[in-house]
Amino acid sequence: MMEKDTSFLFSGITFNRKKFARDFSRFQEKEIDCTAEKPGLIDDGSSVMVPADKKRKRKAAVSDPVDGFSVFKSSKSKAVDKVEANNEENLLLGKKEYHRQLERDALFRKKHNIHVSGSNIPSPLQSFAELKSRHSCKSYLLRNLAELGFKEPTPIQRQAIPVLLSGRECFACAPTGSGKTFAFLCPILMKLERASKDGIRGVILCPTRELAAQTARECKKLVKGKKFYIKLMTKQLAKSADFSKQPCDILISTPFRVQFAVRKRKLDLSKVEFLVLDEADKLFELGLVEQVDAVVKACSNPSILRSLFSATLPDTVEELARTIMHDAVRIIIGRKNSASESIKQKLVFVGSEEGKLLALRQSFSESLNPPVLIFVQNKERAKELYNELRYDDIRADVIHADLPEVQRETAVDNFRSGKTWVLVATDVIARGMDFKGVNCVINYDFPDSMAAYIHRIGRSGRAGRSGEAITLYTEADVPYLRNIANVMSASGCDVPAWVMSLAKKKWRKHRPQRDSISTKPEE
Ligand SMILES: Nc1ncnc2c1ncn2[C@@H]1O[C@H](COP(=O)(O)OP(=O)(O)OP(=O)(O)O)[C@@H](O)[C@H]1O
Repeated sequence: MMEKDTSFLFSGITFNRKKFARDFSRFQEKEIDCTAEKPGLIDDGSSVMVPADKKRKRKAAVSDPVDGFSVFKSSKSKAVDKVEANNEENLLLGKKEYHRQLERDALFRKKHNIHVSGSNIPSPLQSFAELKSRHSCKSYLLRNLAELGFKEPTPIQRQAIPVLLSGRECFACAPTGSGKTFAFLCPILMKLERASKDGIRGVILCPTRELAAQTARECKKLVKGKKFYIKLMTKQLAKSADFSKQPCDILISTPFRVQFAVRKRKLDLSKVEFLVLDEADKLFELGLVEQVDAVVKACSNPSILRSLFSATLPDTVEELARTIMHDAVRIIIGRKNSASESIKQKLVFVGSEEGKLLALRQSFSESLNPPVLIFVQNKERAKELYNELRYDDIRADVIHADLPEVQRETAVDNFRSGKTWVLVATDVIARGMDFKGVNCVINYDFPDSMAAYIHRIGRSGRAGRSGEAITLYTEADVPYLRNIANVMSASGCDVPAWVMSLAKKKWRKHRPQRDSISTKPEE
């Protein structure tokens, strides 16, 4: 007799349920799973009594999944199809809108002379209001902007600000006096949001102390009413301050002083999130590049955002920049390495060194329209020319690298405030300095490079104002005239035809030996 609960197949086999309880339970689970997955296999002709409605339900339950599956499948597939169709439509619309936006951006950039290269470049700013609507700019910054009288972003600000805010690195070339300073300060301030005591988060490197001081001053104007720690690295700070003990959000300095403090282990730059190299091509020149390199290395935060700004960006600097930057956006306003179009540029032949002083005095006696900035080749010549002019009836002063820091500061302040009418200078203030309303720049000595020419004359004609630049030249300078003539004609100034027909000469630090400026016998 067959045991009641054993099938024919298992006859003669005694299954030890106790011993194989675990396996058995697994087997049971599997069985249940199987039926659940394959409901069609359930035998509905069971002899177990099932009430009619339950039977129906059961039938339904049995068939439901099958039907349900197909029904669900068909209804799901319709829904899925619809969603997919919608997605496709949206994608298409999205793509169309995306392309429309690209077209709008391209037109807008064309209108503002903005040239960009790189992938996925954020749209340029239409207005400062977009800083709030698109980028949630805090109201203190907008208030300070309005107080400074900034109504519309300049072209470099329109493009560089959204690029940096989107977390992209960039190198930018825009004319002198076109608002590059705010283009890099604004995104840093917006990203930092509030002051912190967790270490330095932004570093701005400038080639000279004067420019660093000016940038710090501009930055402080922008954070007015907000507690941010903006520090200008002075000689004293570099020597003695322990930055781990004092809060500093943004540090503005020459590379030399930062490098010095880092070496003295007084400065930890490992948390820096933003590094700006202002006047980048100057910073990459021999003598400075080693210090910049040390600072770049000390800023070891892997997510650091670096940016380079200048009015002149030679290809060699771009190449170098690319080696330290990741997926950077290149922004050029107008033509690369060109002078500001609001400056009227002139070339004046003076024959000899003697002729220069005569021409200068004559022009001052006919019409002196201060403030006037005069550039000479080196500090000795700056001293000589100043000594000639100081007894003339004009308020003149001088600035060069031999002067102590305080005297340099005073010279800049007096010129800024109008106390000084004529400032004799070396190239130490040729870059970045923003003296509002300089009416005329005189290149007493021919500049030693195209970049020097563009930056020197760029001290006038700033922020849309008009200005004048006069370049005196002697026989010794004639071979290099054509280079300046090219810059002049590119920015719409008249150049005599004979100058344009001169051969181009490679311009490498043209600093000829010149006769002394002094007319007084040596003591
Ligand atoms: N959006 C703006 N509207 C009006 N004025 C502005 C605006 N942005 C900046 N300025 C002003 O323009 C002047 C020149 O700006 P800035 O010094 O930043 O020029 P820059 O491009 O850095 O020049 P450089 O190449 O000589 O360093 C400053 O006086 C600044 O206050």
